[in-house]
Amino acid sequence: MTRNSRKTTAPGPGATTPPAATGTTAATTVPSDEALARSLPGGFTSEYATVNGLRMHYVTGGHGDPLFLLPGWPQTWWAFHKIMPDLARHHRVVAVDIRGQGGTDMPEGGYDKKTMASDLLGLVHTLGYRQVNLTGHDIGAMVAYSFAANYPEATRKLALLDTPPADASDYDRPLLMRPNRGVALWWWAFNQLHELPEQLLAGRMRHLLDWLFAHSLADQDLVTEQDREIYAHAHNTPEAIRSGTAWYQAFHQDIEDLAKYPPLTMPLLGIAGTYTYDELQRKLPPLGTDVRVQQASGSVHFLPEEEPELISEALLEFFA
Ligand SMILES: C[C@]12O[C@H]1[C@H](O)c1c(cc(O)c3c1C(=O)c1cccc(O)c1-3)C2=O
Repeated sequence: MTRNSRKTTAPGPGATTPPAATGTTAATTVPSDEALARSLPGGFTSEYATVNGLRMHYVTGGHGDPLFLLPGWPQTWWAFHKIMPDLARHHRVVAVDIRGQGGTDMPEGGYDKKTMASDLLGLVHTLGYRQVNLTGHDIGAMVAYSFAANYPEATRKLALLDTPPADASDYDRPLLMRPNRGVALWWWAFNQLHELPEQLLAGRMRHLLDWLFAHSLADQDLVTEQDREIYAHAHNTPEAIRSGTAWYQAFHQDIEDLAKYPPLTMPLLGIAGTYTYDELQRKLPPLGTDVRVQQASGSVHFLPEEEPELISEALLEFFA
């Protein structure tokens, strides 16, 4: 994986004025979720709902059939900000902070994806829906898959961005990759640890984020300074780091649960970046009866931010 030297460019002409700031971090100010939601075209608002005792944060806007978006590690609902306006022209978009993420509660437990899927079912019902369209990215894709497997009647169509559900083959993932075969997912092992991630990363998540983006983005400006500070701010506390690692520590339970699920019968779309395409082509077809996998050949992992036009077009076509 060639690293790209980070380009630094002053905001160009037409650059939008950053929304009002709230919390501050070392480098820049971090806007509130309310300000970020308002900054997007489509009438988005930042909302909360308490579901089974869990206070969940979500950002919603647009008109049409419901389309829920679930982000992953180490990001927040803002990971979808580039595609939400396009999607909102055809759907009622609900971008969720999952259990342990962003503005949603970070309880001690419940990070197996089946429990996290039950959180989502509670939110779906609270918002008055019985059946929804669902897209997940990264850890959010694992939650989205579990939702479809456990609540097929509540799932109209399912799209997974770059990440399949954890399965037994993950125990054989290499820690040492052959040259030009992508990066080893070393954080899958690191995030199995207790306390050390919090001790090493509290207040320092920006370094990790910059490393992840340096090994994924063809152009480092695809995720801006403010975007990075938003994610770092959301994940910098020991509590947030613990919750994020808990998503990975629950993989053992998730793998056990996966073995019990019958194939999905609703339409399932997988969209993979460069290094995950072969894996999704291998892993997704056995999980469903109506499966298609396509490649985002200009992306590595952060698809909604690396190729937003391609992703929003593919999702709008799939969920039509
Ligand atoms: C669940 C998750 O571990 C999360 C992480 O977000 C993730 C995942 C896969 C990647 O391939 C991948 C990443 C990731 O941050 C990343 C950065 C650079 C290259 C690259 O390939 C990746 C995952 O499945």
